[in-house]
Amino acid sequence: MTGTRVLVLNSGSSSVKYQLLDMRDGSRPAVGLVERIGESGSRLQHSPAHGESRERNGSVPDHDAALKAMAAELDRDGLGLDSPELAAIGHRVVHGGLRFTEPTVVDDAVLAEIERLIPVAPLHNPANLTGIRTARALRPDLPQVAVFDTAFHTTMPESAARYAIDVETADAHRIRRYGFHGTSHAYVSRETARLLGRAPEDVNVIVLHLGNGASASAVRGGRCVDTSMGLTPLEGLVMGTRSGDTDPAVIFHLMRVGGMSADEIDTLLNKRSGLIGLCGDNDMREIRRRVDAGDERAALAFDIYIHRLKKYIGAYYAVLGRVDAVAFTAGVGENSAPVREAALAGLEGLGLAVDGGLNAVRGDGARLISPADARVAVAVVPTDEEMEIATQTYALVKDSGNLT
Ligand SMILES: Nc1ncnc2c1ncn2[C@@H]1O[C@H](COP(=O)(O)OP(=O)(O)O)[C@@H](O)[C@H]1O
Ligand SMILES: CC(=O)OP(=O)(O)O
Ligand SMILES: [Mg+2]
Repeated sequence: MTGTRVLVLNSGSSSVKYQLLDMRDGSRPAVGLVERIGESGSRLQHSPAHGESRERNGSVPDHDAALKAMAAELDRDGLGLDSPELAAIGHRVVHGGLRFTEPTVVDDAVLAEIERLIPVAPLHNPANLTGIRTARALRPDLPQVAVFDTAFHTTMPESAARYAIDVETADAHRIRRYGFHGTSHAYVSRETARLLGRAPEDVNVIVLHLGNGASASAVRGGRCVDTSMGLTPLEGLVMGTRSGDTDPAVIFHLMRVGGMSADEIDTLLNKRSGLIGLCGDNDMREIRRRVDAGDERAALAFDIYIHRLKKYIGAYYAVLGRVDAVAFTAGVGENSAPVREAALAGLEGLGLAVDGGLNAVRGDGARLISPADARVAVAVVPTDEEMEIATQTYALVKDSGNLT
């Protein structure tokens, strides 16, 4: 066994985030991001642990080009893909359907299954596939491991996973709730138990992953029992650009009365709705600035976001029966004190409260923000999907003897 490093790729619809992690000590020799792939003014940002960060602007036409640009930057730091220290490449794959409940070493059959799932993850799975194919072409001898966003949610009971629509139709088209962001929900629920000094099996947690995409989950004793995203990452909470829950009849209405096509409505609900559709901004920092300046549209957008969040907290409280902790994570959850305060305001009757002083403190690690005598712990727990993917990837290649 030689290599101890894992390269993690998180390919989104128009970006690739990457991190090189060393599993000996948890260090990150390099992290980076390629943004605006296929759009004008693409940008690559690369930060080696030892050396200056670099930024490049120019055209990156597709994901294949993005990964080659990443490989070139790693090469410049002597961290190239040909390095013998590299043990494996771990890929975030958003949709794994029902088949993939564990991290999986990629072969042709696995690639074919990820491809088959494109219709239920049209924004994400094609980018994930390109990431795997390009990485494989660059290092054919190295194990490529797929870590699925859906895997953690496969423990949901049928009562939570099924929609109440005709069973034969649903089954014929594999329509059910799969859930996403599972790597984050798994990691954060475990870290929350650790923060409380208890075993994950003994703890019930509501995890609120609030990034650009956002989802909530109810985790009982380390196993997911419900989550807010469904067949696709469109259901549930109000997000940066996605509507979350709507009456499905909105779609028929827009088709019949609004004269819109299915593709136009897909774009409307996924890219022009949520916070950006409500007020023109999807960044919570900008929205709060506008709210504080008295902007009414921003204030309404914020209120709608919070109202939906509060409904899911209440719903998952009821699903779990006993809640030990509520954990806030991802860009908004980790950084926005006003969101955390507003989401739990008025829930003292459920034993939920935020300590104003603790909530206002900015910090790096996992921390409690509930008053000392609170019945339910409220925590800010930074997510680390890359570390989780690297850990799962390394464990798999070590155990399966895939390590060269
Ligand atoms: N300091 C901050 N205060 C409030 N919101 C923030 C802050 N920093 C980041 N965010 C929010 O986090 C979002 C990005 O979250 P992130 O988890 O990185 O999303 P994704 O992984 O989906 O791209 C931004 O759109 C912004 O709304
Ligand atoms: C599944 C999903 O919504 O992912 P992201 O938040 O990265 O868009
Ligand atoms: Mg994210």
